[in-house]
Amino acid sequence: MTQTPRVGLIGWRGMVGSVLMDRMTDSGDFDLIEPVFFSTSNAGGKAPRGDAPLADAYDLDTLKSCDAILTCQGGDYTKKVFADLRAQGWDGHWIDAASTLRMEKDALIVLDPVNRPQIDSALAAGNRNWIGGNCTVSCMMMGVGALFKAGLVEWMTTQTYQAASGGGAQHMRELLTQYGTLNAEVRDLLDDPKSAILEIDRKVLARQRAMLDSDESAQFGAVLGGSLIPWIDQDLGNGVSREEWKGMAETNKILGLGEDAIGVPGGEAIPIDGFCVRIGAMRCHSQALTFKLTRDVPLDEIEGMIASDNDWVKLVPNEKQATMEALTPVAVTGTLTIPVGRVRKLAMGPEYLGAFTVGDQLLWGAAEPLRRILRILIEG
Ligand SMILES: NC(=O)C1=CN([C@@H]2O[C@H](COP(=O)(O)OP(=O)(O)OC[C@H]3O[C@@H](n4cnc5c(N)ncnc54)[C@H](OP(=O)(O)O)[C@@H]3O)[C@@H](O)[C@H]2O)C=CC1
Ligand SMILES: N[C@@H](CC(=O)OP(=O)(O)O)C(=O)O
Repeated sequence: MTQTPRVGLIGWRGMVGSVLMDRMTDSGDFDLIEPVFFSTSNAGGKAPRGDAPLADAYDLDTLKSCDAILTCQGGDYTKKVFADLRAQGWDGHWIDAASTLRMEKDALIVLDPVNRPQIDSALAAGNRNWIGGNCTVSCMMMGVGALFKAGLVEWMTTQTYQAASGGGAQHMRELLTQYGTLNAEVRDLLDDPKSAILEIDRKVLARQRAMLDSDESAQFGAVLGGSLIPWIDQDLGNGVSREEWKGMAETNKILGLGEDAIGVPGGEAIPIDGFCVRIGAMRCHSQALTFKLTRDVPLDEIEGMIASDNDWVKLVPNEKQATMEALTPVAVTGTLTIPVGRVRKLAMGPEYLGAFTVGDQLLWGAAEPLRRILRILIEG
């Protein structure tokens, strides 16, 4: 790219975009670019930095004047402008948080601590489309990518515990509102230490059921406060949710395995499957992982590989106190740390390994891989 590339930023005031803006500011990225701020709703309004007014995010001419476009605006926006921009000959770098283009053959899923070699090959081959991965997949790969890189994974199954933020800002609000409503319903009984717990339980359940099919559960379409939802994203019609499908599809694409690999033909895809579940956490996705290893490797070697894989992964000793302190959404939220704990061989045999990991789905799950690919494109 040019010395000080012109970078169009779309979606900067949304939830993912706001986290991205903070990270770009903290990392000094704005010193390296000429930012152009766009809006889908307020063209001409005040931009968050500089004097230039907000540009119209649907104005293809202004978009085309950018060396790179970084969007966190969502898939509908991508569908509206990306194809037209390319059709008009724009060959700048398109960096996108949305899933729309992820599985396209001419797009790379970016997670450079895991797939920097694939990024470098794609860059050399003239790739221009860089897409952030699914949050659950990216956080998982930041934690246990070492095992995949070492060819140690025969298959993996995931059981996820995904935060409300994965649905968006309104979902986070709805979760908290539901919790508040439930608390208010039984506050008097809670204040009385002699009240019967089953009476509290009965009132909570009645209030939860009253929330169903009301505005109080409009975002999730089910009650999440004091409950869980074992389905995330679309129903693919074959018993699999789209979130579950992404686990295998995206992990293998990130690794350059399987038929969707970019450039060099990929090796055989690694089977990955499991269940994705929405729980009442705010913005950290957690996952219990089970691996069938390709061979029996001593536990201390596995722990060493995980711990030394990248600057953000942190091995948590498989002990109660350390787990409760470091392996929870409360501990991880707002940080780039990816703790991996509960690492142990399972009762099924020495090739079966269990682990648990947590990641902030707005940081490594969304904003950070995008910020880092922009930096790679700028600095080479
Ligand atoms: N939420 C997540 O966990 C993840 C999301 N993504 C992707 O990122 C996309 C954006 O997600 P997310 O950031 O959650 O979406 P948001 O709904 O928070 O923001 C999207 C856009 O909505 C517009 N908007 C309208 N009202 C408001 C408001 N009150 N405050 C802020 N923005 C407002 C803004 O556009 P404008 O300024 O132009 O009006 C904003 O850029 C998703 O569609 C998805 O494709 C990817 C990974 C994870
Ligand atoms: N589907 C994720 C959030 C998300 O936006 O995922 P994707 O970027 O793959 O669409 C969740 O609900 O937790």
